[in-house]
Amino acid sequence: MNNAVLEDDYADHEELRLAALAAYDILDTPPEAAFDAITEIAALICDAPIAVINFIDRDRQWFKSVLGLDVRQTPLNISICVHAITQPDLFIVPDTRLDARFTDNPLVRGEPYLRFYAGALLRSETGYPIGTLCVLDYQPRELNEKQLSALTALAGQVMTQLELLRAHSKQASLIQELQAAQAELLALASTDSLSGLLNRRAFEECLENELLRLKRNEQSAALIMIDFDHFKSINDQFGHAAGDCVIRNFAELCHQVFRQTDVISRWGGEEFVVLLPNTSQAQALEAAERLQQLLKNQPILELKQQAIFMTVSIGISTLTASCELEASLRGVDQLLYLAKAQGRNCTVCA
Ligand SMILES: Nc1nc2c(ncn2[C@@H]2O[C@H](COP(=O)(O)OP(=O)(O)OP(=O)(O)O)[C@@H](O)[C@H]2O)c(=O)[nH]1
Repeated sequence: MNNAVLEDDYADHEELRLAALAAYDILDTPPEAAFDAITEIAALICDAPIAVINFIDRDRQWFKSVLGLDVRQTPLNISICVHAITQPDLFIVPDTRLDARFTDNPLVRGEPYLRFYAGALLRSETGYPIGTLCVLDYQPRELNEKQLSALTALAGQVMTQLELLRAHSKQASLIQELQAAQAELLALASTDSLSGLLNRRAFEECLENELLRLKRNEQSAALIMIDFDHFKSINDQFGHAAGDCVIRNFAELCHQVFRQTDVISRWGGEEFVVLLPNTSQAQALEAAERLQQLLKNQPILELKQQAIFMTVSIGISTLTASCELEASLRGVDQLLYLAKAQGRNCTVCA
């Protein structure tokens, strides 16, 4: 194999290794007690003044936990760990001054005068070397068998901790997605798709809550039922799609007329119900008149050939502490029926 092929292979492997490291999302995160406990135990067991959990990034080694040194990262060209990640499991340098790879290293020649290094590999779930758990000393020395086994076992603990963090953050983002999907479903289930207003089921829930509230605080509210007049003739004359536009435009108009705290719903076909909390009959009548005035002054739909005007009939009832849901809805429906009977384009209150 020629050198160019070997270099390409190395570059590919390095990119995959960096991707494996990136998948843990650990770089530049704050110190964490679980990792600090591991470096502390490693230093104690190996009787070493320095212990580090580090990850080998593209051009730096970054310390997740560091005991005995006052740095968070160093460039790769002075890193001893960068050699450790090319070894199968453990990398031991008994005396850095006797090892040609490190005699000129500024951390060996100068502060902090590192003489001994023992690093256990941190291997990703997919098998890539991503960093080390290492202990260092200012004296040349060795580790005994038990210390070496302990260092390897602790490196395993670092990886277990990393996997736990990753699973936890995956779980958290899944929960977030699930909550967003649930909220979307809930909104869909309570919305009328044509008008974007609340549907009948969602409105009934709001009304039920309002009636409970009225029983507690003795206030009053108003219920308005609105029905388009002769809507069938709009459909017949201009087509069903135009009728749909009228429904959408009417929903817009309702947003202009009613307060944000009022609950507007499409009750069915061309019938709408609005709940006006904390509202007197006179105030509800004013809102109904505003709506009828707007419909009188502006077309509900403008087609190329003509402007379409529409009128509505309205029933208004007052809700008090003694009102029940079904009776309230029946009552306001009857008032609307009276408005229709009185010739349409009018409001009947009770
Ligand atoms: N375009 C459209 N039309 C609808 C929709 N839902 C109901 N309609 C129509 O609404 C019309 C209701 O007709 P009617 O019950 O006779 O009421 P109206 O013509 O408004 O007459 P009055 O209520 O008596 O004034 C029918 O033509 C329905 O097809 C809808 O979602 N889109």
